[in-house]
Amino acid sequence: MKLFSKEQIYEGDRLTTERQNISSTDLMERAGTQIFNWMHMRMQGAQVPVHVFCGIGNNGGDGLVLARHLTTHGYNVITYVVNYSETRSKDFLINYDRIKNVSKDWPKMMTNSANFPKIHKDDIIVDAVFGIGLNRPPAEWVAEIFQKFRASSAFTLSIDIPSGLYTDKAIANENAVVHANYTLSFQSPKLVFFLPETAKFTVQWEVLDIGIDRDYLVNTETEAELISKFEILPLYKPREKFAHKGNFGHALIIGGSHGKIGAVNLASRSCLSSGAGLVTAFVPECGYHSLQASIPEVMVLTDKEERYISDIKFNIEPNAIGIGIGLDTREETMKALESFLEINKNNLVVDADGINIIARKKSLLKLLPPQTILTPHPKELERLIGKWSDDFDKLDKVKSLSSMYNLIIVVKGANTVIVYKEKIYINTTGNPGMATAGTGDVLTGIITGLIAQGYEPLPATLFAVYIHGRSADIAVEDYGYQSLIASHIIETIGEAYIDLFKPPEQTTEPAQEQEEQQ
Ligand SMILES: NC(=O)C1=CN([C@@H]2O[C@H](COP(=O)(O)OP(=O)(O)OC[C@H]3O[C@@H](n4cnc5c(N)ncnc54)[C@H](OP(=O)(O)O)[C@@H]3O)[C@@H](O)[C@H]2O)[C@@H](O)CC1
Ligand SMILES: Nc1ncnc2c1ncn2[C@@H]1O[C@H](COP(=O)(O)OP(=O)(O)O)[C@@H](O)[C@H]1O
Ligand SMILES: [K+]
Repeated sequence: MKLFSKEQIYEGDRLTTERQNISSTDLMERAGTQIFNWMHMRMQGAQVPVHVFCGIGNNGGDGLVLARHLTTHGYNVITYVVNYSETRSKDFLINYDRIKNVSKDWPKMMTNSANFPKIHKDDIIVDAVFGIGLNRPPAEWVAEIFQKFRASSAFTLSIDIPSGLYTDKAIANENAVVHANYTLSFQSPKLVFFLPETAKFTVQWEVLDIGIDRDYLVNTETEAELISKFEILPLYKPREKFAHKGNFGHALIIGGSHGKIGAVNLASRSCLSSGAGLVTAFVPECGYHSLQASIPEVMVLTDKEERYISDIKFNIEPNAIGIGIGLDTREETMKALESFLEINKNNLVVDADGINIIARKKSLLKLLPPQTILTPHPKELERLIGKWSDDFDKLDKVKSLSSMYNLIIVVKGANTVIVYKEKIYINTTGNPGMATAGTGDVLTGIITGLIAQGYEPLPATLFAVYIHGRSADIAVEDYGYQSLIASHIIETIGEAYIDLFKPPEQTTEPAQEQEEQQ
């Protein structure tokens, strides 16, 4: 799913009115009516007090449309105007007039936080204060209103975006943002719903279709894309009846040091389970027996050193190499990696200590083949790009590193973000059960396995990150968040593949919905 920028949303809005020959007021009517339908379907006329807080722009206008429909349908509605500016939008004013015609109580004007109403915890708050038009920090008294929303513990439904969040930059003050239980977003979810610093402001989100021009939606390229089954399924490469193992490539996993052979075990097993035809592991001598005994399907080559890797030499011709897991960063191993990179022409996936070594010696970056994949977790990323001031700064730094060296960078986390040059892809699978040792090694194995069997580096990365998270989502149903371990994720890779072909579960709603978080 494309994540449109603020400018693209405004443009889509404008084009829609032009091409469908409707006014912006009509479009606002659609938006507010969609919100009303969503609430009406769930509330079925229940007389729970609904407090609709409207700003003075178009987000506030949406709130007024909603409040009008709720009123005419007999709901218990109290409407407020958070009067943070005298410059009201045209469609706000039109809807302000319209609501006056259906309600004997005019919206209550708020110019400070002192006259904040009593809100019971079982009431509902609708937040239509700021939408995507926020361009500077809200006034102190408006922030106080947001804090009072939170203190009430009432269910808070934000329209389009939790008020106080910007679409394209970091927030300055967490207290000046609405904490939404649910956000109903128009056209597309907003990028900030997925970034670590701002995802917490909405527990769940859903997209409402307000009939924006289809051609515009289909033909507009976005900088960010959300990756779910719909995007992944077309990347899948089916197997031919007469296929043999030689068709699916030979993957090489290089890593391990004394006490960290398990990392290579995990990566090699996941590499096999992702579908690579042959897998060889290259480890220090001490890893030989344990690997041979525990994974009979994997071939093992060893370094001349017992406890660490000192010289990466092999007599096979792999189609892809995953390197760095459990590797150690001692001088000898650093040198071995450098010598290997100087002669290597193979597709590479670099993880863990492989990244740490490159971060220490940045000149190695230019030895990486085009479209090498780096899979840093947050600490490794910091070593690579330095500290960042916020999520947007982090993405900018990752984009420039990716463009400068032609790298695919997997920024691992709750919503793993894959960056290739100027484009970013946000994964939707995975769960907090994955915050456990070795899950990253499993990902490295899957990416390497996919490239070995013929996937191009970028599709391989997207596919792998999706399947990795999906496997964990399947496994967590049996193990729960606490006892899920990396090996369980490998065991369910097969189910994750099969799941790609299952029809989506029937929901009563056509809209896209975020998986409920624990
Ligand atoms: N196609 C779609 O998606 C559709 C979108 N629709 C809806 O429109 C919403 C966007 O509306 P919007 O552009 O009027 O902006 P909104 O967020 O209401 O802000 C209002 C104004 O406040 C101002 N301002 C900014 N920051 C401020 C601050 N800190 N303190 C004080 N003032 C501040 C700033 O004006 P300025 O003062 O800078 O001139 C800004 O323009 C969108 O989220 C969705 O709900 C639907 O109706 C139809 C289809
Ligand atoms: N809360 C979370 N939600 C979803 N995925 C997570 C979460 N925490 C970690 N992960 C995923 O688990 C993996 C952890 O990788 P990493 O930190 O490298 O582990 P290790 O180094 O132990 O192998 C990454 O793919 C990351 O995206
Ligand atoms: K809002």
